[in-house]
Amino acid sequence: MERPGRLLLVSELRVRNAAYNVSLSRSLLTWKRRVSSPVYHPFRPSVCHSVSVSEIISVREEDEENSSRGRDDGSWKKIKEREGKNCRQAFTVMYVERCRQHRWRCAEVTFTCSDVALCQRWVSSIREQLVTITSRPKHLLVYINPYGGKRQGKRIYEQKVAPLFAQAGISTDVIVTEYANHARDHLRTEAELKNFDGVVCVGGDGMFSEIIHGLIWRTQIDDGVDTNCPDETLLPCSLRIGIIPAGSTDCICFATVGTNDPVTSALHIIVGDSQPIDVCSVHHNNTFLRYSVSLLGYGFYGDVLTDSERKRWMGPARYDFSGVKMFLTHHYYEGTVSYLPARGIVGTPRDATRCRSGCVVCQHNGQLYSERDEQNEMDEASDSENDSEWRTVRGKFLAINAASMSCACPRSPKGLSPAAHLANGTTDLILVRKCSRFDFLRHLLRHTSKDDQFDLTFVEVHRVRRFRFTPRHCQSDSDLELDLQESSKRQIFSQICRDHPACGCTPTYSSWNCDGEILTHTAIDVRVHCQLIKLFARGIEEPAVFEDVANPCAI
Ligand SMILES: CCCCCCCCCCCCC/C=C/[C@@H](O)[C@H](COP(=O)(O)O)NC(=O)CCCCCCCCCCCCCCC
Ligand SMILES: Nc1ncnc2c1ncn2[C@@H]1O[C@H](COP(=O)(O)OP(=O)(O)O)[C@@H](O)[C@H]1O
Ligand SMILES: [Ca+2]
Repeated sequence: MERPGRLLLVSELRVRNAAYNVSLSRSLLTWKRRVSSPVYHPFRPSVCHSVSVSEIISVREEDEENSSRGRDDGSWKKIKEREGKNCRQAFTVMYVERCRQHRWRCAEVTFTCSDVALCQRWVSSIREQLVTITSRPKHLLVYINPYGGKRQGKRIYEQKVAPLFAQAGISTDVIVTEYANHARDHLRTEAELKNFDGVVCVGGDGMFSEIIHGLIWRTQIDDGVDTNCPDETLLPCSLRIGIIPAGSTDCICFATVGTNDPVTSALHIIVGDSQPIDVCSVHHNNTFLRYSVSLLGYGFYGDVLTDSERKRWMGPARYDFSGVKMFLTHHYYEGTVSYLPARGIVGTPRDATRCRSGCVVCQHNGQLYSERDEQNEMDEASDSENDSEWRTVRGKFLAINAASMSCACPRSPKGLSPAAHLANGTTDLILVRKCSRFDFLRHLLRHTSKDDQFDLTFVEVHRVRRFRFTPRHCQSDSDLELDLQESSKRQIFSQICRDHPACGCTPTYSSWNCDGEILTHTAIDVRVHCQLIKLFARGIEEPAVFEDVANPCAI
């Protein structure tokens, strides 16, 4: 908590019929109960509260009718009766309150003043402070996917989010999508982006993916960047994106906020938070395929997604069903992974430290990469990503996963790569080699416990800037000594095998799961673009530690 700084306003006001010393500085609103007796009372409720101005949602003057209704009803009427003709006024401050497990709620406190002028002075002083926070959005473009998750997107937005935006004075243009890629295409061609301070996505990871594809495309096209060239430096998007979780996994929301809760996300948007995020570009033979911010998974997660798409009617439970089914099929895939290890950065995928709000690792590495990008543009010969640094791994894999963020979600609260960073310019490449079903189950189970899922002989993890994958059948014949007969037989049977877990053979190809969308190509070239987009989030907050020194009430 910040220190209060110079006080702008100090008054004695009443809250629920008790006297409080209330003060406002540029950073804090504090109300401290006036204690008539100096005797310590262990059972009296907390006597000092303070709220950071940056977390005040709004302030409103109460009319007589309002204040005699809400939470203070009895006290207001009593005051009126007691004071007779002496006219009193009240104002209500709405602010962010932290609850368990990173949830935020909107709390209210009503202050009663001795006269109208004082009340108005308080309201205008608080409003003046709120106006100085330039990072808050005023006008937002909202896209709702009505078919994501449990098909509750529209209801969630209308009931939980829209009223909060209205209270915070945010105006919105709302589009309920009518078909897949509606939001992406609207952003690419129609949306008047200059009219908005941000874009809000109501849906799951797939819907978020549509939004970033629209926004990134638009930003590059406006500047003439060739997105088919994997070596191009992409331009960061200026508009921030807010995610209201209403999908099936909602891993991007969970990994950036710490919870999947629409009200919490709406409050992060209202207070104008900003969290940069790395984006991977995925290419095939110099053709752009897709962007990814969370998981790029081949093998297990690709197969789970492919299988689950046919079971959308099951809702979010489709992933568990297909997860068990694909665990039982136990397919492995042959291929070659080459990667460019991240150099000169802070942190490894096996660290005990986690990416949290205000992460210094992300700040350090972000700075490093923006300097390197500038340097590379000036002097091509200084390209740090030269061929000699590439490393190659060949083998049979149950899963190849690239986690650009932790991929934490309710199924796995620590995620696929617990030490991954949101904005460090790298992705964690996890290779799970062919092993027994029992060992794979041990690996999977460790995603849900404190045990290290990488501490197994058949698992390796590398923090990388770039990687490529080539499935076995795509490699040159001499390289492979390909058994053609076996290969074609496998291709014919691959779909049959996928659908019949009891069948012992393994298909040749899996598919890539790219943030919940299936990729059309298996051979891919992936590059991380450091901090290409920004979210209305602040990263997961560390749980507050009670400290008297930091508490202005104790000063
Ligand atoms: C035995 C328990 C094992 C639990 C292992 C859980 C690991 C979960 C890691 C999930 C990472 C998710 C990364 C995010 C992906 C999303 O972008 C993407 C799209 O999200 P959207 O639908 O909101 O648009 N979601 C997904 O691809 C879903 C992945 C879900 C994987 C679930 C896997 C369940 C595995 C169950 C194995 C059970 C074995 C039991 C044997 C008796
Ligand atoms: N109106 C719509 N009708 C059908 N599909 C849509 C619509 N709007 C978006 N989509 C698509 O729905 C898919 C899943 O959306 P998402 O919000 O991620 O839900 P879920 O988490 O359940 O997968 C995405 O691929 C998205 O492109
Ligand atoms: Ca990252």
